[in-house]
Amino acid sequence: MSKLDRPVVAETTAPTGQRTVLTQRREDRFARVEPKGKRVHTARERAEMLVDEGSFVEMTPMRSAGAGTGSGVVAGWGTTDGHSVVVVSHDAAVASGAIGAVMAESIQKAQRFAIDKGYPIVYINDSGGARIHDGIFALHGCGGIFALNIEAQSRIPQISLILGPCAGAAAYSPALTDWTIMVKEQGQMFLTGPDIVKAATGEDATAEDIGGSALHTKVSGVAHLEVDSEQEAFYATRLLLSFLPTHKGGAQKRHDPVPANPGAAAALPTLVPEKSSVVFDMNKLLDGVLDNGARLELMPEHAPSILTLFARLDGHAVGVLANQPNARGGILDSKASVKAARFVEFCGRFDLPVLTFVDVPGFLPGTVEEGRGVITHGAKLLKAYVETKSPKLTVVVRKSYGGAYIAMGSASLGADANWAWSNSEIAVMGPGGAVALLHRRALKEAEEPTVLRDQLAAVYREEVARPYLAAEAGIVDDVIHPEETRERMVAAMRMLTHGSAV
Ligand SMILES: CC(=O)SCCNC(=O)CCNC(=O)[C@H](O)C(C)(C)COP(=O)(O)OP(=O)(O)OC[C@H]1O[C@@H](n2cnc3c(N)ncnc32)[C@H](O)[C@@H]1OP(=O)(O)O
Repeated sequence: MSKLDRPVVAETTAPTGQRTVLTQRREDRFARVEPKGKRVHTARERAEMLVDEGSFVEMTPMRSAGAGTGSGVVAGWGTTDGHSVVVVSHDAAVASGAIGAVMAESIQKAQRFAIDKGYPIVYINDSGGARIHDGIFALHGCGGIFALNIEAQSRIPQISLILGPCAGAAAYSPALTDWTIMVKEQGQMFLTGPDIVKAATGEDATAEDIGGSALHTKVSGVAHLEVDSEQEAFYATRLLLSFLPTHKGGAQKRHDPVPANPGAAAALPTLVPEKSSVVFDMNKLLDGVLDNGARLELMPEHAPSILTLFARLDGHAVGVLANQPNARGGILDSKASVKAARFVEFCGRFDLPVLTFVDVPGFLPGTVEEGRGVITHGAKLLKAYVETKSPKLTVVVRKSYGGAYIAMGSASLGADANWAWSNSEIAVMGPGGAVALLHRRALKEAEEPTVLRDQLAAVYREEVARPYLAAEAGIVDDVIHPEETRERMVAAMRMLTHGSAV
């Protein structure tokens, strides 16, 4: 079973009929890289494979940069699961897909169309960046693409696929879009390619070293999903689009409600270990609450202490943010904060409800994290929650301490509804740290400091950290049992989305 845990979409058959010089050139180009066993489809075939069969319509197919080479890009529209989408597909057969003046103009025309008409846009990237021959005209064209990427951010979802080496401008444009999907050992993103790196710095590095999917989906966070093939990239894009409205303010895609997985729901009351240092898999908890159906986790291998995924609750598409105790105890650090903030901000931009599941020990302390600017990055998460005006539902399932309590969708940041499980703890810090700080002298003088520490920690749990105090203060709406979580969230969602109509 592949990573996306789904059937692979059937490959669309290659276009038949009379071949033009242009398609012949493209096939020649791809035949050159075929020995890798990858990248065997032309730009137009890729666009056709992404959308519903037979739905692709190319805009300005005769547009040419001269000498019968085409414009270097196939741009057009089609549908995915019946919903319209605009597609831009770089033609690597023409100068490695490098973006010249004419190609930039064609891309911008598609972007303008998508923004003005309110349709998502998918960029299939396979390009050597700005076309060297076109000089300033190439740079001006690339800048125009970036400007429209930025304009689009507040209007339509933008998804980038990386299906070949993408240099310079072909890497910046994806960075300005919402989600980037890379094909393993086939797609790369870098500012300059290996030859130029060697010339400029003397560094010997392959395209994979500088910008492969492993680097960008695990370390840098520049890309958000790594898949094994072009077909998987198209499948993941369609799945992603299935959770999103076509444009800001557009209708949410509602499905029939499906109950949570019955086995997982039955296991909820005993899933979370009582001892806060014992780990568990947050995915199992989500299985017991969310609709039992399609999900898409983004950035699964980058900052895995936080989970970000699209799923459904009561048939509504929702964004889910959750600490993952199985990965570094579910801690927040700089990377996890940026990942979480980006996700919440995206959900807010497209009116997707945000469900937050909290079991967080705090922000990771220490010189390394402070040096990375964890304060600034953590603040981004605070800002994302406050600015998100879509429904925000939060449940504390075990512990929630300090600044991390605030940052994980707390009432103070505008949660519309929030609950705590009955065995949870909410406090400025965990019992260990609090007791050590408040009772420093007594512990130093005690004959049996461990016994005293345990006693004081028990008192702290009871008098300071228990969730009933938060509920009595009206800061947490209610203390609930694990098995009540789904019904509480569903009821709140129905109220916040004005009944079943979204
Ligand atoms: C703002 C900016 O975009 S700055 C960035 C400018 N771009 C770059 O630095 C990348 C330069 N290109 C490269 O590093 C490499 O060509 C790669 C990594 C993109 C592709 O490598 P490969 O798959 O090995 O292909 P290869 O290098 O053979 O290039 C294929 C063809 O595309 C041409 N080409 C590649 N990039 C460009 C470019 N940016 N402009 C014009 N032609 C280009 C090559 O000259 C070559 O032409 P040819 O077939 O006539 O010899």
